[in-house]
Amino acid sequence: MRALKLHELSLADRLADLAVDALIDEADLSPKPALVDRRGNGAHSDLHLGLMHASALSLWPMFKAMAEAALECGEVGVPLREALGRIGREGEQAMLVTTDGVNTHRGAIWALGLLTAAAALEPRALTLNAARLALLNDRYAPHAASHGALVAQRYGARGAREEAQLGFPSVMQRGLPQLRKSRQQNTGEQNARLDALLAIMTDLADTCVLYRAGLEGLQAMQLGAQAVLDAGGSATLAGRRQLQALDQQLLALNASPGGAADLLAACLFIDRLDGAL
Ligand SMILES: CC(C)(COP(=O)(O)OP(=O)(O)OC[C@H]1O[C@@H](n2cnc3c(N)ncnc32)[C@H](O[C@H]2O[C@H](COP(=O)(O)OP(=O)(O)OP(=O)(O)O)[C@@H](O)[C@H]2O)[C@@H]1O)[C@@H](O)C(=O)NCCC(=O)NCCS
Ligand SMILES: Nc1ncnc2[nH]cnc12
Repeated sequence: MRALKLHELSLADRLADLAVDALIDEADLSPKPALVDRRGNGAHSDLHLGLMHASALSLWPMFKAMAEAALECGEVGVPLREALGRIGREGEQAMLVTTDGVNTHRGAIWALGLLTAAAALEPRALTLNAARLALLNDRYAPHAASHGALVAQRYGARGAREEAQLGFPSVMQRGLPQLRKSRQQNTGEQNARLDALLAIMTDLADTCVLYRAGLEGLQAMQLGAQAVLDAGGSATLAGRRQLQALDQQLLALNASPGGAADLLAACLFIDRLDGAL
């Protein structure tokens, strides 16, 4: 009898799966303050959960292409940085076609793109190589007047670029340790993920929040997230009350922590990488 030939997934396939899974898990996680989740649209009139899912799935070929580019280049350097920039811009176009022009995952393309490429190079040097890639100049990057650039100018805020260049401190020093601590306390996986998101929010200069709601919004996000964790986290009644208050406060300010959401996806990606490769 002929042996059944099993279809083996390549490393690039598996990394793209992990990246998209992380985006879908982030979108589904509920209740997230002022963000799109299973309950609704948060502070967004143009987003909904189905669109977040469709957007995440549209990025699968892009993540695969980024991992393949890393495997082909074999090292951190300008050729890989510029290949990622080109693939990222094409991915962004595919996302905008899928969402009919709505920016769902720009920050995630950046953070998870760098991490996917770095994971293909050497998982043990993940954030170091992602940071080294982020520090390199891409000659072809357009100098667009982005929201991030605008609030960097207005408030001197460090945004998505700097977060990556520093090796994702919000993920490595806040989100990931909190995710694992909450799991150890048997909070349940969804509460542990919510706690990780909140830990990221306690310290992040989220340029989406700054753009929409200024320093008042950023302070409300950071202090409110800390208050949930101080009250015992998402798994406790007191923590849930604080979480509900944070949701209401951010909605009233029209402040959506989209950057923190992207970094939660990065956190889930890194968490899963350990056992997956
Ligand atoms: C180098 C880039 C990261 C560009 O960065 P820059 O800050 O100049 O540009 P932005 O367009 O503002 O994009 C940054 C996105 O990163 C997320 N983010 C925000 N703060 C942080 C932070 N502190 N750390 C990490 N990540 C952060 C955030 O993404 C989420 O929010 C998006 C919606 O945001 P926004 O545009 O403000 O809101 P809109 O809905 O469009 O408008 P309003 O409704 O408010 O009116 C959402 O998509 C989330 O993903 C920031 O948006 C890099 O992005 C870049 O150069 N890209 C070009 C392509 C490329 O070269 N890619 C390389 C691939 S490796
Ligand atoms: N769940 C979410 N809601 C709104 N903006 C986002 N950007 C990334 N994830 C998001």
